[in-house]
Amino acid sequence: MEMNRAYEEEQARLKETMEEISQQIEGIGDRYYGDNFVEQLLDAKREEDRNRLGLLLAEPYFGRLDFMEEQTDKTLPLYIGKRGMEDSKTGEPYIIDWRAPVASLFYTFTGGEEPVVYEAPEGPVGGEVLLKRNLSVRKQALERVVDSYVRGGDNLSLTDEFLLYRLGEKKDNRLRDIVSTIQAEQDRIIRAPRLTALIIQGAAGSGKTTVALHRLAYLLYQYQDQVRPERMVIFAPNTMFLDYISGVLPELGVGDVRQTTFADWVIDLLDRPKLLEKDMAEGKQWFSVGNARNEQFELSPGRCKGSLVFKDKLDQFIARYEADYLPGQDFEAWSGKVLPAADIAAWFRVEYRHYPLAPRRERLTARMNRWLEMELNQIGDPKIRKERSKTSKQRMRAYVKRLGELDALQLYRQLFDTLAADLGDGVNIPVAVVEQTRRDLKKSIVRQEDLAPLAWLHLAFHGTPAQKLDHVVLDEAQDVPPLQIEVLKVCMNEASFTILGDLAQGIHAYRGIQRWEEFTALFSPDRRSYHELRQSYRSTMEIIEFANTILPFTDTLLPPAQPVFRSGEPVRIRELTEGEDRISYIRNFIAVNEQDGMATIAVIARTEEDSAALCQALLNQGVEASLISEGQRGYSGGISVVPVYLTKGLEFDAVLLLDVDAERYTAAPQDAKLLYVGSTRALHRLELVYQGEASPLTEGGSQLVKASLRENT
Ligand SMILES: Nc1ncnc2c1ncn2[C@@H]1O[C@H](COP(=O)(O)OP(=O)(O)OP(=O)(O)O)[C@@H](O)[C@H]1O
Repeated sequence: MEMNRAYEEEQARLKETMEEISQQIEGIGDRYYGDNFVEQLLDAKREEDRNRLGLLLAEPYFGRLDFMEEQTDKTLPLYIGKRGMEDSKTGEPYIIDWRAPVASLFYTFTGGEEPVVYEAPEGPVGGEVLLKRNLSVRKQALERVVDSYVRGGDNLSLTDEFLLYRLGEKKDNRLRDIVSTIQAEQDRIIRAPRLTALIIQGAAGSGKTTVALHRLAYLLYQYQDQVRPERMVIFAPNTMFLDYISGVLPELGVGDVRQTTFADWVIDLLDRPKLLEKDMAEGKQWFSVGNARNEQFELSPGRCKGSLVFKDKLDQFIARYEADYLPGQDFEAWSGKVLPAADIAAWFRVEYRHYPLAPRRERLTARMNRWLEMELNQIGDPKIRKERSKTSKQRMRAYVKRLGELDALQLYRQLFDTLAADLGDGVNIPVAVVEQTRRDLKKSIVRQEDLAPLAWLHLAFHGTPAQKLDHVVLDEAQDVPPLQIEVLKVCMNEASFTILGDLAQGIHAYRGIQRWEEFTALFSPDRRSYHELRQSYRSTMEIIEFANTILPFTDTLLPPAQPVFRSGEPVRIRELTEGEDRISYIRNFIAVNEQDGMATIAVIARTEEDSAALCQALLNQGVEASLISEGQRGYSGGISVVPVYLTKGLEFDAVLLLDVDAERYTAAPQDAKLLYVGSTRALHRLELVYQGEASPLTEGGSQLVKASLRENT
C-alpha cells in the first residue's frame, strides 16, 4: 500500500483508539477510600485498569500485524501494544498485549509467503501474515509508519529500518524497553518455558539485560497463577547498575520485583548489615596495575570458595557438626532426676529429624523445658520445689549453651580452622586460600567470595525461607560462582532461572566461571537450555569490528560479535604526544561530542585513582563531570568519568578510553577483557588515546582503522 494512504489509515485508527481509551478511562468510576474489604479489592482492580489505560493513552501500540487465520480465513488487523485492551462494546481484543501468544508472530515473522504458526494455550494456530507494520506514536501523535512486510510487495531491505532508527537514537541515564523491536532470537528467550534454567552467552550489546527484564514481564503475564512479582529476584552486579535498569520493568507495567545484589541479599538473609564493612573495595584489590595483581589472580580464592568442591567441604562440615551436636550425656535436673541421653537423642534425631538444626535446637530446648516443668510440678513441698527449680534451670541454661549458637559466620570460622587442621590430609583447597581466609576472618573481614558459602551454611542450619522464589534472573553471570546458584536453587520449589552473561567480559575471573559448563552441570539436561546471542545491537559496525580484534586476547575462544548494519564513524586511536595537555584534550572531546548531540559521554580511565584525579581536574576547570565509583547508588547520565571495571553493563553515546598503553593494558586476558568491556560501551563514537607505547591489544584494531581510512580516501 502506498505509504501516504497507510499513514492516513493509521491516523484515523489512532484517533478512534484514543477516543476508545479515553471513554474507558472515564467509565472506570471513582476511587474508594472506605474499609470494606471487597470494595477495596475492586478499587485496586480499578486502579490497575486506570494505570494500564493511562499507559496506553501515552502510546497505545507500536505495531500492526494482519493475520489470516487458517481455520476462519478472516483477516484481522492486530494492533500490538505494551498492554492489552478490549473493545468495550464487543469484548473483542482491541489492542493485543505484546506478551500474548499471537503477538509472537510480530517478532518472529521475517517475511515470505509461507504459512506461519504460533503456540496458543489450546495448541498451535496456523495462518498467513499479510502485513507487518511498525508504528511510532509519541505524545499521542502518529510519528512514523514503516511497513516491514506487505504481501505481494517488493519488501526490499525494509526489515531493519525501524530497528536502525531506534538504535540510532541517543541514550539517557536509563535502559529502555524494546517491545517494539524485539528480534526473533531474543523473542525465543523471552518466551521460553518457565521451569528451566536458561543459560545465555551473549555478545556485548546483544540485549541480555534487556531481554531478561522482558522475560520477567512475559512470565508474569503468561503464568499469572503460578508466579508473583514479589517472589522474583533480579541479581545484578552493583547498585548503580540496578539504578540504571530500574526504569524498564515499570515501563513494562511490572512492579514489586526485587532488584538487588547478591551481597545485599545475603546481608538480609543473615541479618548482618555490617557483614562486608571491612572488605577492601574490589577495585583496589583486583583492578590495580602491575605485578601484585598477577599473583592475586593465580590464587583465585573466589573460584575455590565458590566451587562445587568447596560445597562438598561445607556439606561434610555440616554433616559432622550435626552428628557431634548433642552432648551425649544425660541431663541431670537435680540429684536423682535424670533425663536420659537416649531420650534426648530420640527427640532430637528421630522426632525432629526433618527440621534443620536451628529449629531442632529450639524444639528440643522447648521439650526439655516442658519435661522439667512437669517434674517440678510433681514436687509437693513448695520450698524444695523452688530450690530445685533454681538449680535445674541453671543446669538447663548450661546444657543449652553447650549446644552452640549456629551463627553462620562463627561456623564459617570454625570450618576454616578444621580445614587448616586437616590440610595435607587430602584437602584439595589451596593452603594459601585457607590461611588467607583464616587471617581475614580473625580480623572479621568478610569478602564477596565468602558470601555464597556463608549463605549455604546459614540455609543448611536455619532452613530455607518459607516464601520460595518463583524465578531468579542472574545478570553478568560469568562473574557468579556455581555455589551461588546452588544457594538460590534451594530457595525455590522448582528451578526457574534466567542466567545471562558474556565470558569475554568476565573481568572478575578470580571468582567467576571460565566455561558455561560449570553452570549447565548444575541442572538436569531436561531442565536447562543453553543459547548464544551473537548479534550486537548497541554499537555501530565500526565499533564492534574494532572490539572483535580484542576478543582473541580474552582466551575465551568466543566467536566474533555480529554488528547490525549500522554504520558510523571509524574508531579513532590516537597517540598523545609529549607535552600535549591531556586535560585540554579530554575537554575538547567532551565539547565536540556535546555539540554533536551526544547525550551521554564517558571518559574511561584504567583505575579508580586515575578516575578520581581526572574527574577532580575536570571539575576544577568547570566541566560538569560526575565520577562513578564503587558502592555508588545512582547513575545520572551526562558526562561520566569512570574506571573501566565499573563500566560493565552501562552504555554511553560517546566513549573516550584513556591511557590505553602497554603498561596499563597488557596482552594478558584480564586486561583484554577490561578493554573489551570498555570499548563495547560506546553506541556511536569510540576513541582511544595513549601516551608512550600503545597497548598490544590495539594492534589489530589499528590496522583495521588504517585499512578503512585507506579505503575511504
Ligand atoms: N531488539 C532490540 N531493539 C532495540 N534495541 C535493542 C534491542 N536489543 C538490544 N537493544 C539495545 O542494545 C543495547 C544493549 O542492550 P543490553 O544492555 O541489554 O545488552 P547486554 O547484552 O546486556 O550488554 P552488555 O553485556 O554489553 O552489558 C541497549 O541500548 C538496548 O536498548
